[in-house]
Amino acid sequence: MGEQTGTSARIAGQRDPSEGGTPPVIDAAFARWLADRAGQVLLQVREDVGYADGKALKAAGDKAAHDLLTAELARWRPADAVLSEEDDHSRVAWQEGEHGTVRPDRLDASRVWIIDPLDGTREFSEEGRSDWAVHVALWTADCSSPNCLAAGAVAMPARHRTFATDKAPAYPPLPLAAATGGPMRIAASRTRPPAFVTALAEDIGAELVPMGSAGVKIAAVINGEADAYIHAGGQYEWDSAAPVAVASATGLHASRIDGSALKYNQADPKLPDLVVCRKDLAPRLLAALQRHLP
Ligand SMILES: Nc1ncnc2c1ncn2[C@@H]1O[C@H](COP(=O)(O)O)[C@@H](OP(=O)(O)O)[C@H]1O
Ligand SMILES: [Mg+2]
Repeated sequence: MGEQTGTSARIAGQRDPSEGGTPPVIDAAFARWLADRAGQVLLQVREDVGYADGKALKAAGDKAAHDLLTAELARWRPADAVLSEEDDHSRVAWQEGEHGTVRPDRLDASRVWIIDPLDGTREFSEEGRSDWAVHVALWTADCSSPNCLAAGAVAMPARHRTFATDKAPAYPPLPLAAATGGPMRIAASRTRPPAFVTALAEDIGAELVPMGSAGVKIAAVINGEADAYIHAGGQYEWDSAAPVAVASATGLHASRIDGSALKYNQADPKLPDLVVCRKDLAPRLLAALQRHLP
């Protein structure tokens, strides 16, 4: 009778569960769902493309994760604006009065998803490395949450770990080393650490822990593998929005290196420096930063 039977039959328009199914309604759980899905896609890209051509692998990963995130955001949150690393930088870097540029929609939006489809792109392209992440954050104009970040998720697919604000991780315990007077461990970029950070570490008797990805470094502070993350010299809102949302939900300190607030969904998405650390270390670190800032 032309009727489909059996488990493989699907009603027109119904989504295949292997494609992700219906996502959670709550924004923070939705952020986790999105980051996890992009993470699975990135693991698949690594498998399919291989490591022989690092540039091709980075490009394929960036594109696949960006396409998935923007498609799902358009499908499930069509009224919201998006700021993504993979967007046209000339458009997002709009400044009032600048000739020939168009004010981006996100500057008038009340909800903006700030996403970094692949943070730690370099590490993603190196076989065996797991220090790369997917960042999904939600900025809201009502500013009722710290830094106006209402939700955030950081997926670390190669570590099978996701931190998100739907289940804020516990505040990191005081590490044994610190309790017994051992050195403070400061996570820093393995390829572009701030020029002053070595002198700062020497000054306060700290140890530098190099690793890739801003998300992975902030996750290291959240889970107690590092005591602080310091970055300066260049970064964008998408590099820190999601991990800062999770760090704040956990109760950690997060600010610019001069102690001022981190601001998101600005006309210019450059956000070149930050410090994330346990609250008890913030006064000491900010004082040391004052001494070492150029
Ligand atoms: N000086 C700089 N200027 C611009 N972006 C920088 C930067 N230093 C680090 N970043 C960005 O911050 C993220 C984390 O860097 P790192 O791994 O070196 O700590 C990376 O994001 P992407 O991988 O998304 O490009 C990297 O591009
Ligand atoms: Mg990034």
